[in-house]
Amino acid sequence: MSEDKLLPLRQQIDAIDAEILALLNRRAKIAQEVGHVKAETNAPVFRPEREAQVLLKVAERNPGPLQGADVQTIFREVMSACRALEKRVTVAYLGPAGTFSEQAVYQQFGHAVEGLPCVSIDEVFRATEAGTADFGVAPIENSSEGVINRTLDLLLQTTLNISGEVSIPVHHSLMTKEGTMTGIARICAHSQALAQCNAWLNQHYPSIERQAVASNAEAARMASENEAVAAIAGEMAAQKYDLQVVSANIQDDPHNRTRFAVVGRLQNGASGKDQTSLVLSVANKAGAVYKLLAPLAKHGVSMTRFESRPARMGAWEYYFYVDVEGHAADDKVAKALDELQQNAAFYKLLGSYPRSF
Ligand SMILES: C=C(O[C@@H]1C=C(C(=O)O)C=C[C@H]1O)C(=O)O
Repeated sequence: MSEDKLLPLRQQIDAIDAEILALLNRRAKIAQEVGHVKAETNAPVFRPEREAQVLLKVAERNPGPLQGADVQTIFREVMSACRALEKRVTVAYLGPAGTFSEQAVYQQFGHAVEGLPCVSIDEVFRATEAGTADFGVAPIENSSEGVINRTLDLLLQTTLNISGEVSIPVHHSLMTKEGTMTGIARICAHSQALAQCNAWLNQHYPSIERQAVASNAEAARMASENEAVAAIAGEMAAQKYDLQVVSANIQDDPHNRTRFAVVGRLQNGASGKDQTSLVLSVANKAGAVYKLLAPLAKHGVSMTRFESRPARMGAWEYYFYVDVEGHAADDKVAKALDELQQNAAFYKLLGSYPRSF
């Protein structure tokens, strides 16, 4: 019988689990000590650059057969639980619970956090600025639909820094209470999700009315209460609202992703694999943008993103949202930014933070 063969293997697993448990608690006790040292100096509990280094190291050292990304997921949760012994950080995000924003919170902080769902992106920034939340998580860009303008505008005004970025795959499913589309009169979702599934909906359900609502989670909640409503949302929402998936992965782009910015009052140290975000503007003259960015090339700093946004009220035509490789304190980045600032009519450093993995 296979049970006879399984028993000794399971005994080995039990013994190893006892060792893992002891080691985890040894680690946790040291994290508690770190917490006491930090409390004496009022130092920040969450240190993204240190957590990024731990995650990079475990992936590098990982002998297998476990996958590097899976080991990182485990260690992210270990750090989250250890950090919660120092203090449970509160993180504001665009709610309600069950949205991709909540998933982004867990991806950055692990599950041992206090999530604070907010009704708008403005509220995420406000709660974080006011100190109600230690950090905020706001969507910044979707690979199919482009930038989230409100987040870019708020980054321009805020006193907060970007202290991290999270990129998550966004897979949408069509879901209903009964798991069938019979009797469905409306398909509800956030306007972004409707846009991301537009071609699929045109092909499969061209004649069913579509309605944009505040969030995908709100659509799921509506579907759970109304048998004539179908929702488009992530699998997390199907579980939360007890809905059945009619079709999974209905987004037009199979590689659809959303990038989120983590904002807070913290100014990160360097992790060794960082990125720096800034906002710039120049007078509207021929060659001005070329001249503005010249110091990056001069000092060998790679630009990884360049986004322009009309300056609706300012004295300048456009704001440029620029990401460069490296930390603002790195020698060549510091020199490049210093020269760049001299050429710019407007210059704002948004923050340096570990690149997302
Ligand atoms: C233990 C620390 O505090 C937190 C927890 C960490 C961990 O469990 O490894 C790492 C960084 C911090 O976010 C620390 O700063 O070293």
